[in-house]
Amino acid sequence: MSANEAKITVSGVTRRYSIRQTKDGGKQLFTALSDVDLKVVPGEFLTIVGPSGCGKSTLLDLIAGLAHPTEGELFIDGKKITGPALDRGIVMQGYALFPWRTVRRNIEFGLEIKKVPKKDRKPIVDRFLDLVNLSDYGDRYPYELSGGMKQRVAIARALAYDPEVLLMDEPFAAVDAQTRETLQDELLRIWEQTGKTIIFVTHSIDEAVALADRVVVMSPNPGRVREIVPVSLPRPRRVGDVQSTPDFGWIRHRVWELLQNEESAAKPDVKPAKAAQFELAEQISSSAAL
Ligand SMILES: Nc1ncnc2c1ncn2[C@@H]1O[C@H](COP(=O)(O)OP(=O)(O)OP(=O)(O)O)[C@@H](O)[C@H]1O
Repeated sequence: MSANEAKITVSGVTRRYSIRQTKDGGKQLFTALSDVDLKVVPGEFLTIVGPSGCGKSTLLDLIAGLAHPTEGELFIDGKKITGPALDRGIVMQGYALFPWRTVRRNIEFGLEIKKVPKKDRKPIVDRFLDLVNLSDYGDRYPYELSGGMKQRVAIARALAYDPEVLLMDEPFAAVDAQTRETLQDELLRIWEQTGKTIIFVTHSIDEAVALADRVVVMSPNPGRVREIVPVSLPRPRRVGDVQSTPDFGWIRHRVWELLQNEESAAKPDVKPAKAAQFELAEQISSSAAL
């Protein structure tokens, strides 16, 4: 696949940060991402997992154009990414809604930036309120909503101005397990209806496998792509249904195994403890909110 056929292309990307040394106050270069190559197909649902600090958010920031690579290049539709633009919508953990705007006005925000005439905004906002099942909440303020509702407003806001790519950084990490599954199903439904390309960072292996066409497994020190695991589970999917299938179990185990090996290889002296921690975190994430 050439850079033109791919929706997003990450080519030989390295990202270094200059960090302060606490002892002498001098600066040192820290490599957060090293030589990452990745192609994302149009309309693909790609999830990214990896241990804390392996560069998942850094990669998403680079694709968003919020940061720039030290080496290498990134492309959207074959065009070099030089900064943020309305072709990429971003949904972060913690909602980042405007507290002084109602739900309706939050969703309208991107349309204002895009200079969509006022009379044309209402039907678009209505449609996305409906899509995230919040039609009765348009006039509420964010503080009057639950965490799950706020997250749905954030998704509606990102979708309303019709970006081709949705970049999601642990968007459901702060909600309870039941709401999380509802939001996962809603996201799958919206994705099936809209055909967006989604790149979704998560700490949960279950979530990564249940949602994705492919799971990118990253490894740390320095952050790089360890392996990409295809998820050949049927579509349309519902998270609760798919998670009880044997195929889901096999794929989940493969991703878990890759992450476990990575943890072990990175820190051989703490191998059993780290592996156990990862397993425990997974068990907790399966049964409760992270
Ligand atoms: N602005 C910065 N300056 C210096 N180092 C940074 C900066 N941003 C990130 N890093 C470092 O780069 C590495 C990757 O960070 P990043 O946030 O991308 O990891 P992550 O995989 O998303 O982690 P987590 O799963 O904990 O959110 C970390 O070691 C982090 O400390």
